[in-house]
Amino acid sequence: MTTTAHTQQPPVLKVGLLGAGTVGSQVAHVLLTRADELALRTGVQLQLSGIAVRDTAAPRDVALPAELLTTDADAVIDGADVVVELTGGIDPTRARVLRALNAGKSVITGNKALLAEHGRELQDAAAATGAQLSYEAAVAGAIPIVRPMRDSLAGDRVERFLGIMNGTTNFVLDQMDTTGAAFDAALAEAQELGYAEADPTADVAGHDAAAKTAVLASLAFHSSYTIDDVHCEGIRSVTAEDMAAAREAGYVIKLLSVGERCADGVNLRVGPVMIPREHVLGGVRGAYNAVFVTAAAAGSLMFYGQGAGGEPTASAVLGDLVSAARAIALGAQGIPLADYAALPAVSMDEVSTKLAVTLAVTDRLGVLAQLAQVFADHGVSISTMQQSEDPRTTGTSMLRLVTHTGRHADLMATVEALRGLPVVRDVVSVTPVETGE
Ligand SMILES: NC(=O)C1=CN([C@@H]2O[C@H](COP(=O)(O)OP(=O)(O)OC[C@H]3O[C@@H](n4cnc5c(N)ncnc54)[C@H](O)[C@@H]3O)[C@@H](O)[C@H]2O)C=CC1
Ligand SMILES: N[C@@H](CC=O)C(=O)O
Ligand code: NA
Repeated sequence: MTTTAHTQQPPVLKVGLLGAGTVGSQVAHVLLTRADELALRTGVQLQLSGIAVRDTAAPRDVALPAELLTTDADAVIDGADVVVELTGGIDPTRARVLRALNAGKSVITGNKALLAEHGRELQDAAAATGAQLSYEAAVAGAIPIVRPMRDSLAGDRVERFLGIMNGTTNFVLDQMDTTGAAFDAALAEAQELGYAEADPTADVAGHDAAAKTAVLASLAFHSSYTIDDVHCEGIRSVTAEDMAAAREAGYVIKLLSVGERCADGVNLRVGPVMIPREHVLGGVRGAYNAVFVTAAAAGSLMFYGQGAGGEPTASAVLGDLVSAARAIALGAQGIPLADYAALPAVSMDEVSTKLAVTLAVTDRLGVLAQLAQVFADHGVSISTMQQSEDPRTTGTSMLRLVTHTGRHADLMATVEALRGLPVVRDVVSVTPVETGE
């Protein structure tokens, strides 16, 4: 940081920006148009000193000064006091973030994919030089959840979080649910609106939500998790029929992220689940996100807001930047990750879940007794059952069963045994049910 000759001028903090896409261009816009206002808040003049992009001539949402644009990311890092990383991806981003942190330069990033794979390495690099590593934008976009989890709840014991933490998939599922839109059309719209990752497979397959789950769980449970610790399923298998059946039963299907303490550690999972429509998470629409946290003393807390998109995400990035600038001005060091608890991530098998299972079965006498026997053999009980004609084939019935809560491994073994029965023509869908209690 450089102090200007005139003592009345605030010291200048040079900000190097990596990436000027959906989010980066909005961050640049604020830095270029509201720097004086931010100086009044931080006591530091934030000066955009360089912007690294892949193609300096590419069209952008926001006009950026040509003299700041370069393809030389290392030069931007070396010429800055603090670095904002909004390129995404693992390589070469990891090396660039390390270059900054190793030089003692604080880094603000929205890159959950990087954090969920190399978070520990980056945290160590930051701790070694006292730099700050800030990533509010990496989990649930604009919603303040990283800092509340790290700071506000630091004196409590987080038991569980349930979150809708991917805007793209929530948008797609919501469109399918409310307008009957086709999956691919809804996804294309989410991409158009700037919600999706550069490769939207990361959203659809649940990887983006899984990365966020690992990042948030590391803070919630004072342990270091990677994306490999998260059991992950995407939304590709969710059909219009599943949505309609859920609606009929008073539920809605959402891609849910769960982090919860269990007997031998913590279970982390992401997948499509049925949530009661009246639950607060059931009412989260469009690209909005929400995180429902349960802590021992605080009880239930709800965090809600825009989980994706250029401007909302830029808000979280700028919040981190202002905070980093204040800390730098005060000579403060970064806050290291407290992962002393080292709680292991346990597999799905021992977790208590509840399943909604749709079966296409031969429509004849004695079928229900056969199914009931399979459930009994596995010690799994049925909570509700509905039967209707299978519109696809004559002589076949559709059975929609909801189990009581049971050990996940037992529930899945029951489904496999049902699949093996000659009277079961098809296991149409298997969706966990989350009551949110
Ligand atoms: N779009 C969103 O709603 C949100 C995005 N994020 C995260 O923010 C980051 C940026 O996301 P978007 O702005 O949506 O991405 P984007 O794809 O719109 O923009 C990426 C920018 O980085 C540049 N870039 C990519 N690779 C580069 C390289 N190797 N060298 C130099 N420049 C390179 C591109 O030219 C482009 O300017 C990602 O990590 C993403 O996961 C986080 C929260 C929400
Ligand atoms: N692709 C992500 C962007 C924000 O993290 C999402 O859809 O949530
Ligand atoms: Na956030």
